[in-house]
This record gives sequence, C-alpha cells and structure tokens, in this order.
Amino acid sequence: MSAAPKSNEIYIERLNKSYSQPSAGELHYIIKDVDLTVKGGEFFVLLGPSGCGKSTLLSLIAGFVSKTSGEVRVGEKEVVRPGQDRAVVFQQADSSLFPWLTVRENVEFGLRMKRIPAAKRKEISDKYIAMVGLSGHEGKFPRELSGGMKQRVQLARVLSNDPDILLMDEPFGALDAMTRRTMQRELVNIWRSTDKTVIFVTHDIQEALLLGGRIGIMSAGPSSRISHIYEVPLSYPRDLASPDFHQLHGAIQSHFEE
Ligand SMILES: Nc1ncnc2c1ncn2[C@@H]1O[C@H](COP(=O)(O)OP(=O)(O)OP(=O)(O)O)[C@@H](O)[C@H]1O
Repeated sequence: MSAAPKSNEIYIERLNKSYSQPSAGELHYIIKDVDLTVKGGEFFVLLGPSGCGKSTLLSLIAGFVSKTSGEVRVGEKEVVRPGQDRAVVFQQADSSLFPWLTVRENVEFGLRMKRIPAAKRKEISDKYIAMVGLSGHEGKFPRELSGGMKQRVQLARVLSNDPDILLMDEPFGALDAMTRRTMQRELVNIWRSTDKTVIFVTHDIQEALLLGGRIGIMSAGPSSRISHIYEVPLSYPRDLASPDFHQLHGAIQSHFEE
C-alpha cells in the first residue's frame, strides 16, 4: 500500500489554462499540459522568460484563478480556492501591507483573525520579526520603511501564519542588488529551518541557482510548459564563483538562446 501524500506536496497533472481570444473566438492557451510534482519541504524554482505563464501557474496553485482542465492537488485535496495551507508573497509588498497598521500589527493580522490570544500573538510575531531582522522596528508604519524592510514584513506575516506552502512570485524583483542578496540568504536560512515547501518564481538564472533545489524551466508562451527540470547538486550557501555554479548557469542559459 502506498503512503498517503504529504499535506505540503503539490501534484499537477495535464494542467491547462486558456483564455478565449475575442477576435479569433478560439482558445488561447497560456499553459498547456503541465505535469509537475513538488515534494514536501522542497525548494522549487520556476524559471522562464517574461510573459511565459509563471505567475499564472503560481496563481493556479494558490487557487486565485481557476484551471481550464487538468488537476492541481495539495496533498490529497484538489485546489479549488485559496487556503491557509498556501501563502503567497508578491513582488510589491506595498499592495499587501495595511498602511494604517504597524509592523507588529501587520505581522499579527492573520493571528488576530484566527483569534489567537494576545500573549501568544506577541510570542509568534517576536519570533518572525527577529527572524527577518526587523527587531526594533515593530512600532513603525509601512510608510516609514524601505522597500526591503516592507518585503521582510510581508515575509514575517506570511511565516507567522505557518503555512505548509510558500508561493513566491518574484518577491525580490523590485529590490536593489544588495538587499536582494540579503533577502535571498535569509529566505534560504528560514526555509532550511522549517519543513515548508517553497515554489519561487523568477526570470533570473542566478537567483534560481542561489535558491533552488530543483529548477523548472518554462518554455516561452503561448502554450507554455515545463520543458526541463534541473537538479541543483550544490550545497548552501551557494558559491557564485564556483565552477559548478558557472557550469549550471551556462547550461540553463542555453535554453533561452535556442
Ligand atoms: N486574465 C487574463 N486574460 C488574458 N490573458 C492573460 C490574463 N492573465 C494573464 N494573461 C496572459 O498570460 C500570459 C502569461 O502571463 P503571466 O503573468 O503568467 O506571465 P509571467 O511569466 O509571470 O510574466 P512576468 O515574468 O512578466 O511576470 C501573458 O501573455 C498574459 O498576457
């Protein structure tokens, strides 16, 4: 008898998403026949050119958009709507933080909704605010924070809700290079200290190689699919200057030059 699927595993089978094109009156496939299994606790990167359908695939897993056909399951459950088991981190923290709430109030928002008592809320928010390096900034409002700090608040809020799965859509795309590197390091540390499954969308090969245990290459759309999956046999923290890193970078780059 096979074991039941873990609640933080993601199964995608023959997944299609199409929109009808008003002019042609025919179906326009954004993604077509996508098959993917992401194991529990895995850090999986979706890499592809702009407009290929990465965000669409992530939104299908999040339950924000409905599929045209095929299957998306988390553990044994079919995804039909957003759920507390899956949290999404977007590129722009501005659109997800409440401007009238402080850092701590933003981080505790979901806990308050779940009616967690104040002392427990504080314990949890303290932990994640410290984890993302924002201790001492608890009383500030989003307008008083830099872009990188706002992104950390978003991450702390998502983590404090303790989702099994983190869906991240180019979360560091708007940050300057130095902050981005810091956030990448912190994310890897956080992921390694938990059992969370991460799906991370990017179009940056270097970022994919710094973070991912596996990297799924999405072909250019329309009718995009995952054309190749790379295993990344490099230990963390990844060394940008190592020959293995360089060699994998070149191999992945070649997919986008064909
Ligand atoms: N609601 C919609 N109706 C019609 N087409 C859509 C809709 N949403 C997305 N698309 C199209 O789907 C395609 C994929 O978009 P998506 O945002 O998933 O790509 P992406 O790979 O995440 O791009 P980027 O890296 O630029 O963010 C694009 O051609 C986009 O125009």
